[in-house]
Amino acid sequence: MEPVIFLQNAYIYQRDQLVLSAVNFTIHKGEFVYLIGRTGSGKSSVLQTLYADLWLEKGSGVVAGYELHALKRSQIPYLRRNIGIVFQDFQLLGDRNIEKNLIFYLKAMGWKDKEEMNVRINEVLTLVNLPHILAKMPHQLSGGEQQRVGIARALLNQPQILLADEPTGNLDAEMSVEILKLFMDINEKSKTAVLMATHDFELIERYPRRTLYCDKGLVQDLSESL
Ligand SMILES: Nc1ncnc2c1ncn2[C@@H]1O[C@H](COP(=O)(O)OP(=O)(O)OP(=O)(O)O)[C@@H](O)[C@H]1O
Repeated sequence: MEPVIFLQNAYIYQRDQLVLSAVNFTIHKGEFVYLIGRTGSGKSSVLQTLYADLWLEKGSGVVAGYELHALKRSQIPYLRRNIGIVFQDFQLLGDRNIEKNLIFYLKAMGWKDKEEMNVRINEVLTLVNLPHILAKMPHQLSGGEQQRVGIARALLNQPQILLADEPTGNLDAEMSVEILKLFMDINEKSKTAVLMATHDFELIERYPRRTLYCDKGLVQDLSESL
């Protein structure tokens, strides 16, 4: 199986502060993996490194074919076109409706043809079970619906992997389960890999999958220690 993420002896820093040392893990195409750990343990920092918001200053890494240790600033948009990023706070543009939100992202990724954009927007909204909300403003949607749009947006460019940073962090328990099931459904149907950071240990116990654990400055693959 081909790796979509590969980190080898990676040292992850926030400014001058070393957050995680000697990180090693590989995620293959189509895998579903949790990234867990307490608040401040470094989950977001791992994801930020993978989408090149933080430079990988020591060690090596490859994401969707791009070498993080040799990445040029000009390559960052191209790397991000191959990954989908989902945030805890949804990060929809509040001043425009859902259709315009999605068009904005497609244009930013280089899409031009209006008809192709419409087709893709309808496809991703169907994938997240929200086919009739094009004209709605973000504030007219529930938190769970806004996160579904966030996932639809992340899927627009058919990424090899979804990186999700506490995607259920702003949702109640019931909605969290729905969103998790949606990630699992997308993962199974479209074989998009998923790396989901969470500190919701209850959710992980109910729906166990391969788990990477950030603790005391290290990342441990819990499935290897079983
Ligand atoms: N922008 C920043 N500048 C400086 N230090 C930061 C920054 N962001 C995070 N840190 C520090 O890096 C460490 C790891 O934080 P990180 O956000 O990666 O953890 P986390 O596990 O994702 O926590 P949370 O669940 O609260 O988001 C913490 O000590 C934090 O204070």
